[in-house]
Amino acid sequence: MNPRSGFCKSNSTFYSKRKPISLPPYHSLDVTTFISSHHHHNNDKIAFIDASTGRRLSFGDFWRAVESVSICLSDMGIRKGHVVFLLSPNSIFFPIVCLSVMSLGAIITTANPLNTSQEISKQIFDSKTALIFTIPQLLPKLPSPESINNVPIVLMTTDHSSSDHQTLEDMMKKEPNDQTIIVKNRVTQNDAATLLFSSGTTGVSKGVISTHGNLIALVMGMTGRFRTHEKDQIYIATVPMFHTYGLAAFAISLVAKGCTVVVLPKFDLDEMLSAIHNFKVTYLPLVPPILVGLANNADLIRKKYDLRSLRYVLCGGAPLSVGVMEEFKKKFSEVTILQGYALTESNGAGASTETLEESRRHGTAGLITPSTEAKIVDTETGEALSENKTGELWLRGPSIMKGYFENGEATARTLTSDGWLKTGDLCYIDDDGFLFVVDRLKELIKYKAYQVPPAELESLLLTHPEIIDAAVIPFPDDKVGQYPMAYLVRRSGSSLSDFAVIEFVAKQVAPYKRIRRVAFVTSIPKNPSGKILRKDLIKRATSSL
Ligand SMILES: CC(C)(COP(=O)(O)OP(=O)(O)OC[C@H]1O[C@@H](n2cnc3c(N)ncnc32)[C@H](O)[C@@H]1OP(=O)(O)O)[C@@H](O)C(=O)NCCC(=O)NCCSC(=O)/C=C/c1ccc(O)cc1
Repeated sequence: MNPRSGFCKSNSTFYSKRKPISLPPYHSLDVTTFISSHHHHNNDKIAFIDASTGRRLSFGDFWRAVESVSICLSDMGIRKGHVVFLLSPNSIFFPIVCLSVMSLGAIITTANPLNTSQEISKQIFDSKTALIFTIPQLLPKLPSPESINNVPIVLMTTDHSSSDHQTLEDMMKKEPNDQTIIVKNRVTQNDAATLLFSSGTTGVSKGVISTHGNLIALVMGMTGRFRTHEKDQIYIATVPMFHTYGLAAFAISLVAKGCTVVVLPKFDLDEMLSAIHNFKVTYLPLVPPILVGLANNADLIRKKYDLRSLRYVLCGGAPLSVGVMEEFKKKFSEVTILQGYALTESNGAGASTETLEESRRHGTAGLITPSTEAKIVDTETGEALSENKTGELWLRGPSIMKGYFENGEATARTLTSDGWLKTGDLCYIDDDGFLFVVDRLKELIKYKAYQVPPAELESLLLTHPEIIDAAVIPFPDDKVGQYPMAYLVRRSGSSLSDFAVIEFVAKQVAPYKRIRRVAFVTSIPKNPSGKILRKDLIKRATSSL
């Protein structure tokens, strides 16, 4: 093996240069037990602060709440393998629900509260949800109780008068006593723990099954990325916990490391900056659009807020342009930008920069994460390539998902029989082992770092009586990254307008999935087997920019 790049010639594999993690050897172990025993927590230390109300939960409060909620869930009949749906914006209660559910071997599934009723109902049906946690404001988005077999609903609210549903606050008050029995089936590291949705490399959104073992590996691999070894670090949760990035960071890893997290219910630039100022936040995980917002308004921000506490921002979720990074560095020279690259399917595995020195390497996503192997595979020949050559990135390691939920075909397309995850990203690894993401092979649009699968919008467009063919592509934009653009073939004689198309889609999808640009064409370019030639359309759309 070449110690400089990590590349091993004999099997064409890149090995991580980071210190390997040592995983717990016990087969019977759930992630909640692992996290609760991972550190000798100081019970009085603050685990979570609600930035809007100032409410604080100490680690003692937190673990008592997890135990109480687990008892209540067990009393309600929740068992290993049941799916529990959590539909909520960020809150200090989000991690409590996740860890309680997983402690029983039940599986947590999440969704973006911006999703439409239709999208939410589909997830509830597809995942065979056994129980729902949500907030009162989102109740109208749920399907009627009869249509979902009266699945029990628990409200995450302090207001008891709002309805006749049970509340999380009541569950959190449950005191264990001599008669308390938690029915807990044996949970192994190989059992499913989370079911998060991702578009994968192609097609519509799919449920990603991650195991307890995957999440345990995730916790072990996160130390360097979050610099949890540095004393008195205070983190702020503004990226959503319903996606892998926020969930892995705030509901799992940082709890395990005994760190303090300030939680914002929703992203708002001013509220985020006030919270950084008020709570002396040191570490801000974010996505590129937030970095753009900070860089563009730096002078105003500096006048209004004291951000001297802030030492690190971690940028992940979507590609960060070198230009934006430079602009940010100029304006906030005392803040170190760290980069993180990972997928829902990889549970934190991918690459990261962990120091200022590493971040100085222009455009890199960082070194391969600990105990993870990488291959760069030529997309034409299937040959595994060496340093500085571009191909599809494949990853293998203890945090790679088990597969897609009830979708053997997509699983077989994405995971090889010997455990490699095909990421759908075109990358190269340089002489020093740094990963560079060059382009995306997978059919995916990233709007504000939210995934939008083109196939989902294409099939929706084809339900319009005046549209006979459709292709959806990413259109580049400085502020949001990319937005969905549609190329459409109209039925002959139709005078359907772009505005009407935009409205038609907007009514049926979450705001981040909206079509924001339309072009009419006489035919959609396809290869002989009928696959849309997206690259041609992207070239065409961007040629006039
Ligand atoms: C903070 C963002 C960037 C911006 O927020 P925003 O500007 O308030 O926009 P929203 O996204 O909340 O709202 C979207 C739209 O919905 C609208 N909206 C708002 N609330 C409403 C309403 N109640 N009704 C109806 N319309 C509404 C809102 O106006 C807006 O419309 P538009 O202006 O047309 O875009 C937000 O989009 C955001 O959090 N994005 C992050 C997504 C994210 O977490 N992605 C990560 C995926 S996972 C991944 O890639 C893994 C990476 C990873 C990396 C490193 C690691 O170590 C590990 C993992």
